[in-house]
Amino acid sequence: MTTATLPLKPITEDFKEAVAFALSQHGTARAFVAEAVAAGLRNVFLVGCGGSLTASYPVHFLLETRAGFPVFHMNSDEFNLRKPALLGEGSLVLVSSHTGTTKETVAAAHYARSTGARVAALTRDDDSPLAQAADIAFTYRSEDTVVAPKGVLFGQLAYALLESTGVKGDYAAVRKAYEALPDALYTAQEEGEALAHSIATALADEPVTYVLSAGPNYGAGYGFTMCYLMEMQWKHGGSYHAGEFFHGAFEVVTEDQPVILFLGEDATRPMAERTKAFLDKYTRKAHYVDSRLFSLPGVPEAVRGDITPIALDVFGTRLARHYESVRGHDLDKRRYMFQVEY
Ligand SMILES: O=P(O)(O)OC[C@H]1O[C@](O)(CO)[C@@H](O)[C@@H]1O
Repeated sequence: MTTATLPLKPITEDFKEAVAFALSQHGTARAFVAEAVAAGLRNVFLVGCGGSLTASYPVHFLLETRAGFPVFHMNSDEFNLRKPALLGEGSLVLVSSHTGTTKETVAAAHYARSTGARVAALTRDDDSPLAQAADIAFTYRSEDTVVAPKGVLFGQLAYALLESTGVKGDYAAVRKAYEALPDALYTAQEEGEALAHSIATALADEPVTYVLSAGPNYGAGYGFTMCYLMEMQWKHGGSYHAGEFFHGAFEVVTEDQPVILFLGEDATRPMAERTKAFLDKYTRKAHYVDSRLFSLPGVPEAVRGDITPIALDVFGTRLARHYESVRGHDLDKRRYMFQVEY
């Protein structure tokens, strides 16, 4: 039973600044992508580990849905060991690591470059081993605000790829939405506080929580489960795809089983709504994180679905803070990560 608590940490002080800094690299991103396309782009790889891999789910979905070139998405070590046959000249590899020191991710950048691929690092600082291993580094220069600027860096590279390869789209509307993000995502966090508090309070002592999400929002659910519930709260959790849920996982749901479902506003929303209808009926402990809660001022209605995966991911960071506060378990506490060799 939870008895200890910690003061709730506020929304990160440098939130708007870090997102704005990521946005300021738009021109560089476009120029880098234009060069890659002019040199004969064949395919794109999205590579990273943990939170840095989950951050690329939205652009994986975006590119797979709209791009005319193949896109691959994988864990850094698998990338190094799998040695994809299509990797080489004409490949653009977006490698992400917050610290820029995760060994398998740094190795992935070196490996990709050795095949003739172009490599961009998405990372905190431009002097890290990852940044040094890449052709170019896109950074956000913050230790505290990570998810939102990383989402912006990935997003603006992905939209530049779509535009420069001739895919039709309302890029002006998307850019308008991105420019609004420092304020819009800050407001979204404020709007989500009551929900985050109620979920953390309700589930603080639950032995296991399942988290469901789908489409571009899959990374938000998976990242929340693995990086926050399990890694940073030492709580048992399982993350499942909201559509796959009906093909096995739903059999463990009883009226006392907690489930958190993320719902976005992209094309896959009907899948999440089907899952919600099931949960409404079979558990009393369902919690819904629906991006419709967020007003996202300045984001044109038509492109909300492109933005809501980032908003849900950012909500996860606040939900983690509420767990930390309600449970008195510091998010920085680790048994193994960065403590032992692995
Ligand atoms: O390569 P990165 O992004 O620095 O990741 C280091 C660690 O940070 C996390 O993303 C979150 O703590 C882990 O999943 C990962 O092992």
